Amino acid sequence: MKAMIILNPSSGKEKANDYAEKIDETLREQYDDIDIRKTEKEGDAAAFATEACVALYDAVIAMGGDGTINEVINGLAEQAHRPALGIIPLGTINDFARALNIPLEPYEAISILDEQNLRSVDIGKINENYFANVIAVGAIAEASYSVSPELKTRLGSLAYFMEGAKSFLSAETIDVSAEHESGTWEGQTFLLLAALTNSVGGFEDLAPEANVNDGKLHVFMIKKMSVPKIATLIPSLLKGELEESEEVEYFCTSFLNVSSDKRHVVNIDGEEGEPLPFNAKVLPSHLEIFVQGNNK
Ligand SMILES: Nc1ncnc2c1ncn2[C@@H]1O[C@H](COP(=O)(O)OP(=O)(O)OP(=O)(O)O)[C@@H](O)[C@H]1O
Repeated sequence: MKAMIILNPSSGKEKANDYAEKIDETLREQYDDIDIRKTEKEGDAAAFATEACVALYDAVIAMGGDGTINEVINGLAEQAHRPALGIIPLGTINDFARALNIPLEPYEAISILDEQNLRSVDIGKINENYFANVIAVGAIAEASYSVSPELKTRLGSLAYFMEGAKSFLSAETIDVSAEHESGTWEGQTFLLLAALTNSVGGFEDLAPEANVNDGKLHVFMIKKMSVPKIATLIPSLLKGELEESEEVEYFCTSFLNVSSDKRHVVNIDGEEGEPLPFNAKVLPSHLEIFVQGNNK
C-alpha cells in the first residue's frame, strides 16, 4: 500500500512540518510506502495529485488550506484511478473540512485516516475545473479577493465577513439566466450560490438538506432587495432557514448553466475563477474521502 502526502509548508501557521511528522508516524501502520511532497508554488499540489493517480497510489493526503485542497481535487478528478483522499485542514476557513465533517484540529484529522472512515463524495465540474463545495457569483462572492493576507492571518474568517458586509451595503445586483433540471430562472440576483454540501463560507447550516452524495447542487438565488431587507435575512442564514425566505429562490439540480449580460467573475470554492458564463454539473460519488465515522 502506497500513500502520498501533499503538504503546503506555508499554511497552518508554519506548523505544517510538525503535523507532517505525526502523519507519517500514523500512516506507517497502514502503508508500506509513504512519500511526502512539499509544494513550493501554485500548481504543485495538482501536479503531485495527478502523479499519485498515474503511479496507482492507494491514498493521497492533502495538508493545507482550501487552496491546496482544491488543487489536489483538480489533480485527481480527471484520472481513471483515483486514490482515497485524506484532508488535513491547515487554512483559515477550511470549508472542505467543515462541509465533510472532518475534524478542524489537525491532529484529530490525522487520527481518522483509517479505511473504515472512507465515504463516497460528489464533486462538481464547472467548465473545465472541479470544485468540492460551492460556486458563487455576486459582489459578496468577489469580496474575499480583496482581503489582504495580513488581515486574513490576524482575523481569520472575520476578515472575510467584514469585506462581505461592505459589499452587502453596495447592494449591486446581477442579471442572470440560470438553466437547471426543471426549467430556467431569469432575474436579478444579489448573490447566486450553488452548494454541493451544507457548509458555505463558515456557515455550517446553509443548506441543511444537502448531503455530500445526493448528486445535487443546492442553488440559492438571493433576489434584489433593499438594504434593510438584507439585514432581515441574516437570522435565517444563521438558522439554516435561508431556503424558506421569500427573498430567496431555492432549488436542487444536477446541472446549472448560468449566463449574464455583464462580466462577472465566478468564485469557485472560495478562489477567484473565470468570468461567466458557466456550465456546471455534479459528478456523483466521484471521490472516496476519509471522514469522521458518524458523518451522515
Ligand atoms: N511553499 C509555499 N510557500 C508559499 N506559498 C505556497 C507554497 N506552496 C503553495 N503555495 C501557495 O499557497 C496558496 C494558498 O495555500 P492554501 O490555501 O493551502 O493555504 P492558506 O492560504 O494558508 O489557506 P487559507 O486560504 O484558508 O488561509 C496555494 O494556492 C499556492 O499557490
